[in-house]
Parts: sequence; structure tokens; C-alpha cells
Amino acid sequence: MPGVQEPQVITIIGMRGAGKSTLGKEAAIRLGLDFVDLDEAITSACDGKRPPQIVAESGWDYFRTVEADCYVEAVTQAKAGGTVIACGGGIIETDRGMELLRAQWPVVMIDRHVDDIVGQLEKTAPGAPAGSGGQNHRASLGEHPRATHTRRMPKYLEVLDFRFPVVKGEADLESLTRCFVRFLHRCLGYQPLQLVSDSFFVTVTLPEYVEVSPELLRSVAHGSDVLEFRVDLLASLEHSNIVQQVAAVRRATAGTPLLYTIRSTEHGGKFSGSEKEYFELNQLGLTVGVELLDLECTWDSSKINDFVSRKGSTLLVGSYHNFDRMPDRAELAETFRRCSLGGRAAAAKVVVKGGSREDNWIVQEVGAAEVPQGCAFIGLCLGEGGRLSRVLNQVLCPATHPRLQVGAPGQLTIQEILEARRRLSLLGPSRQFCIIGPWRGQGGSASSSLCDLQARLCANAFRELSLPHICFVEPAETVVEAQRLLCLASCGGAAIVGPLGQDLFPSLAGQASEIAGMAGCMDCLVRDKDGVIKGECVAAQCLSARLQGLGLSVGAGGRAGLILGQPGRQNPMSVRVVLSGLASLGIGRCLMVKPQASDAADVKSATFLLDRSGGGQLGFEVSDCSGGGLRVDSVGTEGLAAEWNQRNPGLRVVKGDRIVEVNGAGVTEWPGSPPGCVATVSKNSAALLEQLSREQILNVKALREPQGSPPGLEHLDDLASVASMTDIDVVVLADVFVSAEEIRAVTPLLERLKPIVVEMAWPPSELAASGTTQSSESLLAAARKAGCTIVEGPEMILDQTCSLLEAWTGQAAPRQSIAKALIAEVGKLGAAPPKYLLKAAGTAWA
Ligand SMILES: O=C1C[C@@](O)(C(=O)O)C[C@@H](O)[C@@H]1O
Repeated sequence: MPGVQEPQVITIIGMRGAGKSTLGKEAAIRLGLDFVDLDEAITSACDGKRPPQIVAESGWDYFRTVEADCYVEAVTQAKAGGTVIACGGGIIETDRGMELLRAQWPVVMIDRHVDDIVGQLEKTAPGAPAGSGGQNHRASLGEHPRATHTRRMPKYLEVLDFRFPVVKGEADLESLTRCFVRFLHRCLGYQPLQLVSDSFFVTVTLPEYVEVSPELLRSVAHGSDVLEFRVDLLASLEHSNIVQQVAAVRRATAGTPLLYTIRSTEHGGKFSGSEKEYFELNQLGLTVGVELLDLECTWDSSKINDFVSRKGSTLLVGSYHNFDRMPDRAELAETFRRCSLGGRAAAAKVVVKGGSREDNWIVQEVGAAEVPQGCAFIGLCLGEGGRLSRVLNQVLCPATHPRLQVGAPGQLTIQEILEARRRLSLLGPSRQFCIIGPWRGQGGSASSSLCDLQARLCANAFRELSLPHICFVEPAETVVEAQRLLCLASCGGAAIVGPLGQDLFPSLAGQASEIAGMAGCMDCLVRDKDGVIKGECVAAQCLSARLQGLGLSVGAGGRAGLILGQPGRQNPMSVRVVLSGLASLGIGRCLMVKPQASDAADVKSATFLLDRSGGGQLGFEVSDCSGGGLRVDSVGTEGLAAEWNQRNPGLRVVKGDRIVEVNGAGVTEWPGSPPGCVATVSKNSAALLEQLSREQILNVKALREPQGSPPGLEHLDDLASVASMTDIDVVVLADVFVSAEEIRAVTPLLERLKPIVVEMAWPPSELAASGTTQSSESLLAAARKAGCTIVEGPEMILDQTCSLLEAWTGQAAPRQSIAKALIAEVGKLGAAPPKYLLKAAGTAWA
């Protein structure tokens, strides 16, 4: 395997009916990549003929040649940003196809259960001739899909780099897609896992995961950075079984990373197979893209080295267990060094049978002294007497859960360990702060470039302040995914970029600052010393402070602001931010040109009827809502809800709806918001959930906040009305692109009223537009010419980053060095830094 790199081409293979085109296309959209469906490419290369027609007219050999040629062409044409190519199921049928795939990295197989593939093919075209595979628009082999699956599987396994298993019976396409996108993201090393203080893994000791309730898995994962997937404890070590179990845990746990462990009998586990089997099973772990993998260091060193060279983006934990005795310091030191795999392990783990109380300290001391920089250590003593070592062990501490059997003698729960650390004032110094944002391809590239920028600036600032914290970007789309990150013991807070800041609001409303409360959204979350998550809206706060600093006094009532750009299209949150920032100064009105079309914008409540007596999944995800009821986190593209939406476009169930009543059972009292951001289900919601899971016919009532038009926002029907306005104090650019038409319409207003013009967008519009016709006509240029006071985008970013850091750390932010870093960032975009940045950096005086 060529290792971790940004691939130009991601090739997707697997049986027809596995979901290659559907998942491949969705993943491409979310990751911002191009997408090629090879069947489509073949059709356009053959004058619009579909594969079955090509086969019927010209035979299989011809078809396979065209198929391989089209694949080569697609690879050659792949753009530098990256392309996902979904192949036909039969590309592996020829030697040439196999050869082409062997030369590519990464080749990803979608491994859907054979029963589901057969079901899918039959469903797509019921009554299709036997052996047609049920799909008359695709080429058929004249054999049953089950036989094709058996014959092709070894070939797929030979060429794949990664295998994405789909749990049998999976019907929720939306949750599957999220799983797949996260899988690709991790396999390709876009987002390496970070190891910090107060991080844990819970050892899951279950014999199987498919049949257990997802609720149990979610509860076990709650607060755990990683789940240890103990392969050796599974009821069957058949590869096909293992991959199904992996799929089941991933499906249930909203992205909790896995540590794949095959613990052999002499290390206290149940694996008693050969060395060959051990490495084969571990290889399977790499192909299913586990985030971490435990490698016992007592196996043959050349085999270990060989394996380490193939690890890709999976992090390794080199491990050693001695259940019989306490080694002396020299032996311990040597063992830690060995477990660090020559510096290539992410963590070295040594677990021994301690004797005295002092041994708990010794394993920690030796671990800290011996592992190379960049490698964490786990040093533990087993049994009752070794519990102290678990309290002392800071990074990736193994733990159990009250609902599980312990994974080793002496294991404690995360709560027990944290409680002991709190009492002993031993909570670790490093905290993780994540920038939670949309997937790269979603919400526009501006959002992801803003996420990356914030993460770099904050990481720099932590270094400057000599704080051991880390900052990184983590994509999340749903409240549940975000909550997974926020409930970690090592989480110090987060920044939220994009609409999730509004989605998260209901569950944290009780902990919102005044301005965040006014905005109805939050962009900065801080965990206080009691573990409670507080919500702030730094963008609104900074806008308000900046305008005040420019002399816009509090109590400017009766005046108005004008928002330009189309923020609502990608981020309805930014409108709320501007509104609350201005409202805090007493500007209660805001005008925006061109209302954005939003789903059922003014429906206040909706009732929908779902009937599952004919089978099928509901097809939506809910989470508990502190405002009472269940919040709809996502609506899948398949299932009863999707069908309802299709049949009743005016009464659609949409993300953000709050279910308050099911079959007459409703929310009777309004529970307060839970402390922190705990995804537990309150009593009332439990009653709703029960109805949802038990009843066949569901009459569901949901409340909906009108979207896109928060109070105080007025939409202007046409641009011409801008010309006659008389009361505009502030103009805010809430989007990078302001049309030339808008600029022309607004210019007379700028000249007449000389409002303050604030840019709340990244990258700065003048830079984003450079090279296009916009640069000469940029709104900021017009404002400058009209003599308005201007606040440029990077200036707002500087303020917001400082406020974010101050909220997170409670310390003054290193403003000067953040300004320097921003100058470099602006430079990367090919522009000269604005004067105020130079001034803030102390390098020039404007
Ligand atoms: O290596 C370890 C640590 C452990 O043995 C413990 O002592 O907690 C538990 C195992 O599941 C894990 O693989």
C-alpha cells in the first residue's frame, strides 16, 4: 500500500446492487470530489447504448474492453482535486481489469450482505427473467447473483485496499452514507485521530454486535474516545462475520473510532490461532479501516515490521501483557521501547501484574521516560492493587462500562477513574477543542476553508501560550455526531461552523449566553470545570463590539441594517448572527434582499402519518430535545418518512422538526435542559420513543420553527427599493459573493448614507473575487470610494479567533501572533495584508 496520501482517484468496486453508484456519488458530493459512474461513461462512449445492449450486439469481450478503456480514460481525466469512480460489478472479470485495479490506490469495496444484494436486484425489477439479476438495464451474466457473488468475492478481496461492510438488512441510506463518508475520510488519512490527556477506550466484551441493541452500544460509547473491538471475544472469527460486527458497531455509534484487538491467550485473551491467522485477521482490520489496531509485540519481529509498513492511516498500539509478574525497571524499559515499534506506534502499552502499590507508579514513570516523542504510553498493573495505575494513566486509558463485563482484572469505569482524578486533582492538562463543521464538499468550500483556518490559528495560539491543547477539524452533520465529541472527558470545547450551530441550540438552550440566546444559535461551546457545556455566539459578540468601537452607540433604535449576499443558501445561521449582533445595539430591523427558498418555511406545525404495517423502516433519526420532545436529526432517502414526503410535498417531515406528540401521547411537561450535552432521553421523550418503536400506525405531530426568517428580518422584494432607503446604519456582507447587480444598486446608498460596512465572510471577498470581473467592482472597493468606514473579513476573523480562544482557555489570546498567522494566511491567497492586520501584528503602523 502506498501509504497515506491525498489520492487523485478513489475506485469503488463491489457487486451490482451493492450501492456503489449511490454511495459513491453521495460521498463525492460530501467530500467535494468529482464523480464518474463507469456504466454512464460506457454508455456515452457507445453512442448512448446501455451495457446490456452493447453486450447483446457485440458480446462480452467487446464490452469488457470498452469498460477497461473507459476506466483508464476516467483515471486519466481525474481532476487534481480528486475523483470517485464507481465501477461496474464485473470489472474484475478480466485479467486486464484486475491489473488496472492492482495499480490503483485506493480501491474500496462496498461489501453489502449477499442476501440484501439479491433482495435489491429482485426489488429493482421484479419478475425479470431468472438469471437476469433482476436488472434489465445492466448487463447480466445469466447466472444467479448468489453464484456470481461467490465467484467474484475472492477477486474483489485480492484487489481491494479497503472494505466497507454494510450490516445485513440496512435500510437507512442516510445513516449508511454518513458512515461511508466517515470511513473514506478516515481511511484516506484526512483526519488523523489525536491522542490527548483524559482520553479513554472502553473494552467491549460482547460476543456479537449485530443483535445487541444499538442503544447499548451508544451508551457504552458515551464519553469514550475509542471503543476497543475485541476480535478474540467474538463468537466466530470468520472474516465475513467480523466485518458484519464492525459494521454494526459503526452504525450504532455516530463515529466513535475503533481499536481492533486480537488478544491471544498468553496475553489474557481468547485467541489461540497461529501466527499466520493472527496477521491475517489484523490485515482484515486494516482493510476495514479501523482507526487504531493493537499489535502484540511478542510475535516475530520481521512479521511485525512487515505489518507496520502496511498500516496506512491506521494508528498502531504496540502491546505487551504479563499476567504473572512485575518485570524490573530495565526489563520494563526494554518492553516499552519494543512496544513503541521504533517510533511508528501511536501508543506503547505495557500491562503487568504489579505487586506493591509502588509498582503503579513505576509502570507510569518508566513509560513516560522510555517512549519516543510523539508516541503515547499506557502503563498498567492488573488486578485490585493495580487500580491506581488506571487513575494515573492519562492517555487512552482502558476502561469498562457498568453494562459490560470487565475486559481485564481491575478495570474501572470512566466515571470511577474521572472521579478519583478529580479528588486527587489529577485531571490532565491537555484538552481537545474541535472545529465542528460540514464535510469538505458541503456548505461550500468557504465553510471548510474557514474550519481549516480556525484550526490552524487556534493550534498556533495554543503553542504560543504554551498550552498543551490540540485543535482539529471534525466534520459532523447531526446533533448526535456533535454530541459524541462534546461528551468526551478530554473535550474542552468546540467551535461550530455552519448550520449545526442552530441545530444544536435546542439541546443547549439553557446554557446559552444572552447574545447566543438572541441569535438562537451558537458558534462556540465551552466546557466549564463542572463539565457543563456553555454556548456562546462569538461572531455576534464580535460584530456588536466592533460596531460599538466604531461609535455605533447602544440604543440606536429605529435604525436598520442591510445584509448582502445570500448567506441563507448555505448557512442560515449567519443571518441570525448579524441580527443578534445588531439587536444587542438596539438595531431591531434588518433587511435582506432576495429571500432564500426554504423548505416549508412558514409551516408552524405538521402532522404526518406513517404506516409500517406493511413493513419498512421509519427512516429518520431523532435525538432528545431539551425544549421537550424529539428532534428530527435527519430524514433518510429511503423509508416510510421519505415515502410520506414524496407523496405529501406540502407536509414534509424535515430535519429540525420537533416531535411533540405520537398517537395522542405527548410532551406533558417541559423538561429543563440536561447538564452538559448529554444525549440521554428524558422521561417524556422516552414515551414518544416507545410509541415510535412499538406502534404500527403512527400519527405524529411535530412543531417547526419557521426557518430562514428569524424575527427581525425583513425581506426586500427587489433591489431597486435599496436606493430609496434612509435609515441604514450598517451594511453587512454575509457571503463571499455579492453580485455586480447588488453592488450597483447599493452604491448610491453607500454614497448617501455612509453606513459602516462589515465583511463577515471568509475568504475575504476582494481576494475570493480576484481574477474575476468582481474584483474591480467589489463592494468593499465601492464602500471605500464612498468614504464609508470598513471592517474587512480578516479583521473579524482576528476578533472572533481571539474571543474563541479566550472563551476556551480563560486567558488573554495572543492577538499579535494570531494577526501574524493571519497575515501569512492572507498571503497564501495571494494578496497583500490589510493595514490593520499589520498594525495588530505590530509590524507596521498604519
Ligand atoms: O491491553 C488491554 C488492556 C487491558 O488488558 C486492561 O488491562 O485494561 C484490557 C484489554 O482489553 C486491552 O486490550
